[in-house]
Amino acid sequence: MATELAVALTTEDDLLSRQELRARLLAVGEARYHHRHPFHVRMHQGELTRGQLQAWALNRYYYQSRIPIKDALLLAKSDDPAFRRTWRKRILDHDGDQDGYGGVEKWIQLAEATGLDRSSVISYRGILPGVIFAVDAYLALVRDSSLLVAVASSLTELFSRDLISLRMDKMRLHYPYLIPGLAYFEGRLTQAPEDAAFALDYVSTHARTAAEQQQVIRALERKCEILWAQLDAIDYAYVEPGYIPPGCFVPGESSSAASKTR
Ligand SMILES: O=C(O)c1cc(C(=O)O)c2c(n1)C(=O)C(=O)c1cc(C(=O)O)[nH]c1-2
Repeated sequence: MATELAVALTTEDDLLSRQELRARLLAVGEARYHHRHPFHVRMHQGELTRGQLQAWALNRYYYQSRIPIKDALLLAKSDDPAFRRTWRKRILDHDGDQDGYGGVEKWIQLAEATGLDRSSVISYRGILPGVIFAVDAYLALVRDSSLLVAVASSLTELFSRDLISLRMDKMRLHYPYLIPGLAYFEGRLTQAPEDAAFALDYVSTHARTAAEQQQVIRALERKCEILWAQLDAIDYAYVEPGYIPPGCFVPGESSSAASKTR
């Protein structure tokens, strides 16, 4: 029987094989990952202004900056040195092993390519409340859950490579001024699949009961909701209807952004 059909016939009480669990997780991503979000669709169609891309880069900086903190919370849950050795690579990927290197720094360079000042990005000023709540919910999920659920919540990375690869193509095509800032995404093309493969193997091995497998699936759904909610907040403030909450970033108001806003 084809795996998809077998999966369709299982219930929440059934213990899934590794292949069935994988198929379930892939189905969650296909249906719920943020590649389907209208803001990303607009981005890929070349419909976003420079100001909207600035708002996206500024707000996503909050997510990027929290990822190594999230991974440190997760590391602290494991008493297995081999696990910690593998997982700590993620913190290095984002923080670098010295000042001026790493993914967080590269994200700042992407934000600069949109025309934002480094100082305004790293100040965390002007981030949307919806983005703060969503990102903080990711940290809370990892902090307050089992190691299994925390690892499972990173499984959106199973889907990020394809999205990032498409995004890079579309940015080169529609927003060539971003090309100097694409190094962040270049790095993720290899890091994300490696990280996702490890996390998938971990949850497949450690979710030993049907209930634990359901927790893994639910964690991935929850993470998809967290990513979606960030883009909802950005879309609402900067695209439709365009209500920017008080105190949040206004395109064109920052000194270097003003001259470059389309
Ligand atoms: O640009 C994206 O669409 C995207 C998505 C995701 C993701 O799926 O969670 C991550 C990233 N980027 C990313 O850059 C990143 O470092 C990252 C870490 C994690 C995680 O959950 O540990 N997800 C993601």
